Amino acid sequence: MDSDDSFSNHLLNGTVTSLIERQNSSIPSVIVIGGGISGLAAARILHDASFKVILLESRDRLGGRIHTDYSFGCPVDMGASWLHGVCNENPLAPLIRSLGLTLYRTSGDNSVLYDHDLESYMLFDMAGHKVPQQIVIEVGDVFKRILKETEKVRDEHCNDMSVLQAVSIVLDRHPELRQEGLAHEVLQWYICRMEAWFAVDADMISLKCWDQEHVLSGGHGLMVQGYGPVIQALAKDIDIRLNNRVARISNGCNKVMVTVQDGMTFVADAAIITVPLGILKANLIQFEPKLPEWKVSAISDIGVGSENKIALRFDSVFWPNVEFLGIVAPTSYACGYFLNLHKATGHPVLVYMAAGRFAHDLEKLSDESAVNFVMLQLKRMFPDATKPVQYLVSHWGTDPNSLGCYSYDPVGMPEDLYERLRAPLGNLFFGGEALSMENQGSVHGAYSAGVIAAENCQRHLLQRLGNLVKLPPLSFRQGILESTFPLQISRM
Ligand SMILES: Cc1cc2nc3c(=O)[nH]c(=O)nc-3n(C[C@H](O)[C@H](O)[C@H](O)COP(=O)(O)OP(=O)(O)OC[C@H]3O[C@@H](n4cnc5c(N)ncnc54)[C@H](O)[C@@H]3O)c2cc1C
Repeated sequence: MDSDDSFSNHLLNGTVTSLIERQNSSIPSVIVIGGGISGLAAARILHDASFKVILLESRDRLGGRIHTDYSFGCPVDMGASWLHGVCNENPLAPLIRSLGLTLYRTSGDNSVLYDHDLESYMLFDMAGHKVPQQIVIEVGDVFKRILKETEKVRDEHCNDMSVLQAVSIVLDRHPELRQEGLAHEVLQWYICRMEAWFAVDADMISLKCWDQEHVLSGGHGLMVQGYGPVIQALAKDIDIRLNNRVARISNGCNKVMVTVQDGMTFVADAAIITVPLGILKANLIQFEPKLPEWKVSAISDIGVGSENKIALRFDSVFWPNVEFLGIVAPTSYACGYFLNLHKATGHPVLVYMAAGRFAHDLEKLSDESAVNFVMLQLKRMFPDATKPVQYLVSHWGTDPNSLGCYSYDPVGMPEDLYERLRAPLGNLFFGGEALSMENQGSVHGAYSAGVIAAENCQRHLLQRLGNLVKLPPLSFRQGILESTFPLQISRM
């Protein structure tokens, strides 16, 4: 991948800075930090505009919170797996189309609560008894009514509060909406599903913000071949340095100096930072000069949630042919669900998904204990369940390259938060999913944030270095945009 050796030679370290300037004065250079979809999108734009680009990635792989694992002999996404918004307006649609990737639509609904159709769910209680579908549908309607009532609570209060607090106010006002016994457990399961979207518990979801997201049309589609091919395509021909953990960024004198953990320094006209918010919150990168207080407070004010997956491969399929198997329980914390990859991909794989505090607590267990816990649940539902032949467990919360799964709007979020997060600092630009106010926590949001950061950086450099000879743009992205293939969708 280290293809453009001329740039490598010129940007090796501070000692050759003057050489770079003499030899390449007409070509702006940019360092992109982070090789997730946001960083790759930014690098792609600048590379295609004939800028000198180098991408520094701390892991030994690209993709960040997109991670398609192939060790089961089939693609399994341990990070993002859905395209939220299966439509041509999705900024990723042209690339997915041109790669001929297939989407399996789990829901045609555009709401954040129903990314999976209820028809393809089978719910069980903790003892393994099947929940009648009628109860699932009825409680679903009650849940919608409760949420509708929370809008009134929102209108009555100037200050923000959590969704859970609002739900409890609604239930005090409308005792008829309270659910008992199994119906209560199903209501908890709906709350668990809502928590999964935001990756935090309902007592931390902002009433003011939860339904303000601009969800694209077309519903929600699983990437049948995984997200991996998208990452590979974006990375083509870019000078990428894996295993380069950025430790320090110095910004001054119209140059940015980026130092990686082993001490090597890279110098360029500008840099785009796309590392996860968890990394910035934990101060794992030192900034010189220090980040201003307004930026630091924006980073600390936005929330980062937890989500983890446990993927299990079996010899054969012992579960029914539905997309989801859910477990209802007296609290949303104890509810859970499995995605049946067999239905979408034909491979005998179940993926258990946990979010919020439960996902956080799962990371305290060994992988083996986490799998045993999940298998206990499966055994209750299906006493004949066999042992998995292989398993994978994610640790997004403790992984030092992510420190969380994705961002969410916390209760009482300041209104100018996104503006402050996005604002550049001289030659430093910011990307990453957390900056996408309309589609935070999503792959397409992260992609767009990278594109915007690159375009702003490009404009800034072209203005600053006004006498540039702009080289003709390369054709990669144009080819994609012009592609006329339709999106390939199964289960319409
Ligand atoms: C379990 C899970 C499920 C998800 N499901 C979905 C889904 O179904 N659909 C959807 O749209 N979205 C989903 N998401 C969210 C989506 O994955 C993210 O929003 C998106 O991938 C973030 O991309 P990014 O480029 O902003 O960040 P990242 O992908 O995290 O990229 C940042 C990169 O920076 C690197 N890095 C960190 N520190 C340093 C350093 N010091 N120096 C250099 N590099 C560094 C990291 O290794 C990483 O590669 C999910 C996320 C998770 C965790």
